[in-house]
Amino acid sequence: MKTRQLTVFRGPCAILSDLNLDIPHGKWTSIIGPNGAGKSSLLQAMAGLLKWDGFITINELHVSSFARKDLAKKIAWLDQGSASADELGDSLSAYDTVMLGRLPHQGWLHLPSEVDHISVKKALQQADAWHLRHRPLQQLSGGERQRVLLARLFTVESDILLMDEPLAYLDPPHQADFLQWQGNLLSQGKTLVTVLHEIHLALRADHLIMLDKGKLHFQGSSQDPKTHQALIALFNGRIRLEKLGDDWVALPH
Ligand SMILES: Nc1ncnc2c1ncn2[C@@H]1O[C@H](COP(=O)(O)OP(=O)(O)OP(=O)(O)O)[C@@H](O)[C@H]1O
Repeated sequence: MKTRQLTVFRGPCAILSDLNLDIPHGKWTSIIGPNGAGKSSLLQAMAGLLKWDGFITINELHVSSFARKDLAKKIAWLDQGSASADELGDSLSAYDTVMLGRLPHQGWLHLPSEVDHISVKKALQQADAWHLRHRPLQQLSGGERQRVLLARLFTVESDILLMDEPLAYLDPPHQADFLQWQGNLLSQGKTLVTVLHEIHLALRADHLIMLDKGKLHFQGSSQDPKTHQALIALFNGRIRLEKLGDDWVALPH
């Protein structure tokens, strides 16, 4: 996925401008930056949920050349804070919530097929949420709901997964599970894009995009020392990076 001269609008205001981003195919890219930098707005624009100008391409094809339904199958999106939102009503069960992820695969007014049911079961099991399937979404804890919404994301079976703060509400074991899910998805050739505030986890991604005040600050490999320097500068020298085993950790400075 690429953007060229991308400007993103909220109402009349340009929130992001002149973004030329290269999101490597089949890799994990993390978007990081201070509060209000425009990370969620970027993800929403890529998901087709905000007005934008410029170019967004997938495999060199402009996104506007895709039929709406094809694009819905190609890109799945997890909203920031959706675990706390009241968007889906009181009574929808976890199972039916996840089934919504299958809509791009279903015909108008068609009942879910056997394939849809198999996909929902697999996604709920993968997200460790199968035991929650009969519970209304509203009655689940934040972390339980987040796992159901991650299952909904998985069940779209899209090539590109856009995730805004996917670790929100997840306890450490489920954060570790999340890393394993990322590995599984990458081994299937998926392109993953996450907005993360947890810098040590963002550094597990292959590629980092840093935003600041609606502009690109830096993009590069997460292992590259230049990327690390840019990251420290992004947070005004208020973090330092240390290697712990194979991983990098960010400490307040
Ligand atoms: N609904 C809205 N209407 C107008 N401006 C908005 C709206 N939502 C966000 N903004 C503004 O757009 C800018 C980018 O917001 P965005 O949510 O994309 O930032 P972010 O980097 O994801 O921030 P955070 O880390 O705090 O989640 C901010 O200045 C924010 O105040």
